[in-house]
Amino acid sequence: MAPPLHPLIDHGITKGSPSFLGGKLCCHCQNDAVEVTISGNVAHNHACGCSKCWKPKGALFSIVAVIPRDQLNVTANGDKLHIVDKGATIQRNACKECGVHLFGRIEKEHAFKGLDFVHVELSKQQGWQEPQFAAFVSSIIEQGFDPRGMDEVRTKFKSLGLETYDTLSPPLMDAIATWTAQKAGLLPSD
Ligand SMILES: N[C@@H](CCC(=O)N[C@@H](CSCO)C(=O)NCC(=O)O)C(=O)O
Ligand SMILES: [Zn+2]
Ligand SMILES: [Zn+2]
Repeated sequence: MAPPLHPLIDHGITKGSPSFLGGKLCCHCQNDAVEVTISGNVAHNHACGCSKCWKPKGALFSIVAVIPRDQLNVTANGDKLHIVDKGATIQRNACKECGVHLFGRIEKEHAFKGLDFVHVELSKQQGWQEPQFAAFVSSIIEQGFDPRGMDEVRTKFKSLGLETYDTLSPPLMDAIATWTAQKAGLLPSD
């Protein structure tokens, strides 16, 4: 039996809707939940095995996507948010009470500045873009996963139609490298 990866993908992937216009994300607090409203569908949704992204209890992977930061607003109980690690590239804004990450924002100069990282499982709405690939897969070993189980993990992702990478997908790695070359003056800026 392959280990549970994440509840959103373990029993097959539900496709999103191209006409979906967004919705609300809520933390897990029973009372005074933090609410974030997103106007639009997310992009680059993926499973992430890194140690920093928020994942539900028992899951090996998080499911995380991006949305332009001007399409995200905190609409309730924002006073409960705190930044988990101010030194990280992605400043993850989490609920102080339940620990759920509502959004991760990049403030420093970076290829992905302007995009916020979000977990669509925090929404009741249907239609969010489905996961497209699995990233930082080998990183689960750093959190104590037995390396002998890695074949099973990668095979399970592939059976779900998701390619696996140990960093990000080639288009995202290319975007980061292009940005770096542009900064160095080695490629023209768009
Ligand atoms: N092995 C490390 C990897 C951590 C890492 O680099 N995470 C990525 C992906 S997060 C969503 O895709 C990243 O961009 N991190 C920047 C940041 O977290 O600020 C580990 O597992 O910790
Ligand atoms: Zn909460
Ligand atoms: Zn991650």
